[in-house]
Amino acid sequence: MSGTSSGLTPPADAVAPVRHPDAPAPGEPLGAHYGQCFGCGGEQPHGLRLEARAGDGVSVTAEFTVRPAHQGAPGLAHGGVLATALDETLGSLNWLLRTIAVTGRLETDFVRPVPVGTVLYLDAEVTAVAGRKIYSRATGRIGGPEGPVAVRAEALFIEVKVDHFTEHGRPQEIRAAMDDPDQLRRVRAFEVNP
Ligand SMILES: CCCCCCCCCCCCCCCC(=O)SCCNC(=O)CCNC(=O)[C@H](O)C(C)(C)COP(=O)(O)OP(=O)(O)OC[C@H]1O[C@@H](n2cnc3c(N)ncnc32)[C@H](O)[C@@H]1OP(=O)(O)O
Repeated sequence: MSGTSSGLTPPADAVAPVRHPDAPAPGEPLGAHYGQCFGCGGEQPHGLRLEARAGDGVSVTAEFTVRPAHQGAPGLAHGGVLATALDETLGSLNWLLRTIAVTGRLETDFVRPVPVGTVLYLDAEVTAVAGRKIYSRATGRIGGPEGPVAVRAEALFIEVKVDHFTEHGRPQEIRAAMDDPDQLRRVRAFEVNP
């Protein structure tokens, strides 16, 4: 049984998403948005280290290898970790819109158990945009990019300003991010090209 709750249905005035002209080309890796990100960063020992690539239009593909640190039941991925993989993949779509956005709502279907050692092949696309609201969906398959569906999600992301992070984030991490020239370059790219 699966369905979409009303908060995930685009309003009548929603429009099709527009890929930003400076978005990475299809096939190009997106890279981590933050080294300490549990979803995509390379500096988190037990993080997912999810690697996303730009697709056509406003879509991405990504891969995540389930490691022993990601277990819930013996030998199986934790559902929350799989939801994180979906959330991270959906979040990476915002690079193609050149919009800073955070997850407001994430609705997940767990269809098949995902064993440790499995590569989860994810794909995601933005389906509609209405003002600050970005509607998207993602699918995770096992056994190959065309394999059976293991998880899927629909999401609503809400566009925010950089202030969202600087006002709410713990000061020591914000300071470190502000001192990192790469981090600042990425954020400025969003601010200059909204
Ligand atoms: C130096 C620093 C560098 C930083 C560099 C950062 C780089 C880029 C990092 C990106 C990172 C991504 C990582 C992966 C994705 C996450 O994991 S993000 C983390 C998880 N998400 C959060 O923490 C968000 C927490 N929630 C919030 O902060 C606030 O609720 C939000 C989402 C910003 C919305 O608050 P708001 O701005 O006051 O907006 P609000 O008026 O409430 O809602 C706007 C509209 O959305 C609708 N809405 C809001 N929430 C919902 C909901 N849950 N369901 C349905 N509708 C909703 C409202 O009904 C409203 O609709 P309209 O009335 O316009 O039709």
